Amino acid sequence: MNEVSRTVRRLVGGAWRADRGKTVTAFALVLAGAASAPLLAACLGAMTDDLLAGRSGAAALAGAGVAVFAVVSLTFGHFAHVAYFELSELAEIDFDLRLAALSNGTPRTAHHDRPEHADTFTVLQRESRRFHTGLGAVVSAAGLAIAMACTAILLAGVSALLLLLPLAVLPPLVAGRLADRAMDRARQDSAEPTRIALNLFRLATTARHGGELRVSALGPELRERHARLWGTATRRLWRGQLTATVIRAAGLVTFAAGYTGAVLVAVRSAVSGGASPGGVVLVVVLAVQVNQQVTTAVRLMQDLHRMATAHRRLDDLAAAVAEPPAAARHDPPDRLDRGITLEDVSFTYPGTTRPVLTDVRLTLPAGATVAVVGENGAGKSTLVKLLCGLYRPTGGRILLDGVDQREVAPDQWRLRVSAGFQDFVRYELTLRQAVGLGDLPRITEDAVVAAALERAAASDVVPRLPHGLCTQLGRSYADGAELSGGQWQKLALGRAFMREAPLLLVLDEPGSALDPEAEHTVFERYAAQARRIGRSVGAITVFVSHRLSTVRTADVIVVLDEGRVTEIGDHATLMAAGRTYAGLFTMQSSAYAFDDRHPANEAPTQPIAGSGPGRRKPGQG
Ligand SMILES: Nc1ncnc2c1ncn2[C@@H]1O[C@H](COP(=O)(O)OP(=O)(O)OP(=O)(O)O)[C@@H](O)[C@H]1O
Repeated sequence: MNEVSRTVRRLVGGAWRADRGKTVTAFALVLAGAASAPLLAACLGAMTDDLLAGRSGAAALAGAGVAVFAVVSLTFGHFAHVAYFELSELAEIDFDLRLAALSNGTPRTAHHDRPEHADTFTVLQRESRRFHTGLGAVVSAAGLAIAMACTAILLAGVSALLLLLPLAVLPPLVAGRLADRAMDRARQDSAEPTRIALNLFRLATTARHGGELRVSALGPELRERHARLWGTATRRLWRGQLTATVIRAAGLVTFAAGYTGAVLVAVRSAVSGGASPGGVVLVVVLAVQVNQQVTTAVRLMQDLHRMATAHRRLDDLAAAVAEPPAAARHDPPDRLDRGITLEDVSFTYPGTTRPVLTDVRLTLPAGATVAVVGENGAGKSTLVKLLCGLYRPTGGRILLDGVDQREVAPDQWRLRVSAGFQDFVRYELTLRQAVGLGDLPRITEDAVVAAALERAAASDVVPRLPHGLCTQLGRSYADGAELSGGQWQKLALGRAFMREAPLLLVLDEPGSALDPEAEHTVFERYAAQARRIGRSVGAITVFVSHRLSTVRTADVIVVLDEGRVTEIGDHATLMAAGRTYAGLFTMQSSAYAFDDRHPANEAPTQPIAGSGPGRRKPGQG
């Protein structure tokens, strides 16, 4: 009950703060409309008695009262809706914003990896769509309380026994609560198959996956899995619905017995002369209204309880994803003098048991360009995410010029980080905004955006678009320009280059959608920028790539194997050591025949398999 009253306070408080006049008007209209229904019954009873007694004038007056109250009860609710509908939408938006803030406003991303949190997010996304009815439910509940009070007074006037009739409200209310819980359990049980089915649906309906799905002939399998999961979710929901309906019906049957008893009490009272015939009419009409009131009360309680549960879940989720404040807070250093040191860093993703990184001991010197290489799944992206502060190491520590990264607020640290991730976002905004987002305060500065594109070797994208920087991107817009995968990635790199003096520059496989030459140019420019700011602020560049010819100019090359650092050094040192790196490099250079002295002259995307279409094939020199 506490949860419900907290939710009511939240909804009314929000409406009051948004528009007092509309809030008061809505309540006044609903209260007047609600009170008019029992008053209509009272006029009807009086009119019956006046007619039977031959008091035509009084009967006409009572009849007019019936007409007025009928109009008021039928229309005021609609006028009230006009007053509160906009305020109700605000409640939905408010909930959505809180949910979005929890999802992406937290300093780290670990909560996205926990399936139980993912399920709660799914349930809450669905529940948030109901919040626009929240204020309406509160207003109606207030009207209902007035209607019930008027009804109770009028019934007591006929027979005190009839005051027991509202007691018959209790079983349906309790039943409604139990039914609600049953439905809530069913919704939680169906959340996982629903989430997976929605993912499959998105996969099956997103245009950019169409080609691969067709070539792999995955369409039927996807549809079959989607239907199966959807079927499972629907069956669970249906079972919950059935249980809830049976419980609710049991509650309403109890009320029906009370209703019958009330009518019998009124008839007995009239027969014994205790009540007038108008009193019997009054009870018959009011008892029907009590029935409606109970049904509405149960529905409103369900709505309010469901919203209260959603709020509670949101609060629980907020508490679960909240991080304990760090023992001491430092600002990120203004510049790096020593560099970033990883001391025995280990990491296991939340909800899993297998360590992805184990005892990583590494120094990334200030101003250095560092390349991280290794096979798929070796832990390269994970290492990069730890450096960006998206996750905390589960063992060991990361020192930023000697300061433990945990003692630096992650969002402050990230203001000094520039990153281009492997799974970059395709922002369907104007080109200027899609790039400018990399440094929000300067998003509108064309010169800055153009310079960032230049640094990312992405300037060539602009003249190919009809309105240059003003071009709307994305297929969601009728006039939106669709880009190739490589062009989208170039814009993502442009975003990464928006900040001019980051302490850490990260590029996680920029070559996934770029041609080899473009990747190499990006790396060169990245390295040039790194050297420039490396000199001024000691910035470190971290570059993840499978193309060894690209990474070999890095000052430090780190080889990861199953989450462990197996080799560290520059290209010459690692080649001289003759271990994994040297083997891979030799294999790539012979498979793709790139010139050892001219790193750009090569092509492979995959390191060893040799299946990528090289610009220069073996035998081509
Ligand atoms: N969010 C996650 N939750 C659980 N495990 C994860 C998660 N992300 C990655 N992993 C696991 O961690 C391991 C390392 O993944 P990571 O993405 O760091 O590898 P990588 O070296 O960057 O691989 P690739 O070259 O394919 O990009 C993999 O086994 C992967 O399955």
